[in-house]
Amino acid sequence: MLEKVNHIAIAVPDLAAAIATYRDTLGARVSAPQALPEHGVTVVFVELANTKVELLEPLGEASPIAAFLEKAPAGGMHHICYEVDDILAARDRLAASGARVLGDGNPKIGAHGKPVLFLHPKDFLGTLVELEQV
Ligand SMILES: CC[C@@H](C(=O)O)C(=O)SCCNC(=O)CCNC(=O)[C@H](O)C(C)(C)COP(=O)(O)OP(=O)(O)OC[C@H]1O[C@@H](n2cnc3c(N)ncnc32)[C@H](O)[C@@H]1OP(=O)(O)O
Ligand SMILES: [Co+2]
Repeated sequence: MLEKVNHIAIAVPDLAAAIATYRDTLGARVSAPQALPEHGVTVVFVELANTKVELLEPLGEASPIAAFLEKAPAGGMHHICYEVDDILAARDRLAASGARVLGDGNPKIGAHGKPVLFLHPKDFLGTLVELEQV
């Protein structure tokens, strides 16, 4: 079911500072910020040879990463995104196995314009898992 790692996400309190860290201190290529109100985040992607790092800053009052940053004010690893070729088949298989698919269970369009879903961290070794159909 799982194909490549599409991205590893880091939640940050200050996206501009995080961009400077990756661009200037680490010499990485960083995309322009994308505000995604339907996800409650503003994101950039650090482009790497074999995957991407997604830097996420809260956007709006109901951001799903606000509680995470309350517990980790300096930021931290937030989720890992795996690519799947059929997100509905993956969802149905996972739900049938008892895994909790977050939200209303229907994919939303993510930062890459592709359908994404999230799986509860408590079902996956304390790690929030995102699936993206490619
Ligand atoms: C940019 C768009 C898209 C993309 O295209 O890439 C994105 O990546 S959007 C990213 C932001 N969106 C999401 O994260 C959506 C899915 N997340 C959620 O539904 C919630 O954040 C959550 C995972 C259900 C947690 O909700 P929260 O309100 O924080 O609940 P709790 O605080 O009660 O947490 C329950 C439990 O889970 C632990 N937890 C929370 N977040 C994480 C995490 N990122 N990684 C690991 N564990 C996490 C939290 O500590 C609680 O544990 P206990 O305290 O032990 O109960
Ligand atoms: Co993501």
